[in-house]
Amino acid sequence: MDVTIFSDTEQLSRSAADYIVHTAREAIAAHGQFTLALSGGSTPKKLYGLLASEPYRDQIDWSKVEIFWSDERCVSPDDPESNYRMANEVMLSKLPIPAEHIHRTPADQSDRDAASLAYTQEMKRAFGTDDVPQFDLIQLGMGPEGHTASLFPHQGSLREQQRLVMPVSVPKPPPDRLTFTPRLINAASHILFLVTGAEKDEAVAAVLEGEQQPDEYPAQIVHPSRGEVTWMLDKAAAGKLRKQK
Ligand SMILES: O=C1O[C@H](COP(=O)(O)O)[C@@H](O)[C@H](O)[C@H]1O
Repeated sequence: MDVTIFSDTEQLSRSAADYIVHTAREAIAAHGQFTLALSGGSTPKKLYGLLASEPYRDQIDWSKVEIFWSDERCVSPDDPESNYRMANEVMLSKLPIPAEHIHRTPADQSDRDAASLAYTQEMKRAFGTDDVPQFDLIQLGMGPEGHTASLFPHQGSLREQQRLVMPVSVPKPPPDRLTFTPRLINAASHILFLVTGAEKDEAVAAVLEGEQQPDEYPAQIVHPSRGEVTWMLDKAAAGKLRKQK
């Protein structure tokens, strides 16, 4: 696991953009596509803006990129709470990605089980596999209580063994969401956590330096079997780490 602390969100976001460019180029050279799952929340907004601007935008062959979301709120895609909406406004609408490569989570469907299954099938089609898709990169955030994607403390989703995407009801509004499960996240080749803000400093210290309690701190459940995990923190989020790397 690699952990880097940055002075501010600007520096963190630039480093994250470099990391994504590098991972994308490597994936496209190796197997002709780059499969990327985005997070929601506010932390990646700066990063998404950078990826849509020079010098980053011209460093990736966007025609080969397939975009998914690691979690989505069950709202319409034009709702201010929609993870898709933020990424689309700030980044996707400005990049030459074929529309059929932008796999919006169908979280606005009323049957959430059917929506989770449909998203899983769409993913398998895009990856050309009937097995667990192995994302080139899943970018994640973390909440102040240690949740990641929409995997929240003490919820059954943490113990899900079969499904790859599932509906959840969580204690943070909006409550109804669809989320990647640990099974899908842990199949990825690369995981990139972006975490900023002093309100997350205790969770960061507990996840990275505390004992293993993934039921308490779901971000600890992220251990890809064949992949690598990178954490990018700002100074405030890293404030309670014993080791200031
Ligand atoms: O609810 C969510 O929260 C986390 C963290 O969001 P942030 O605003 O603190 O960056 C996010 O990673 C997740 O995708 C989102 O749905």
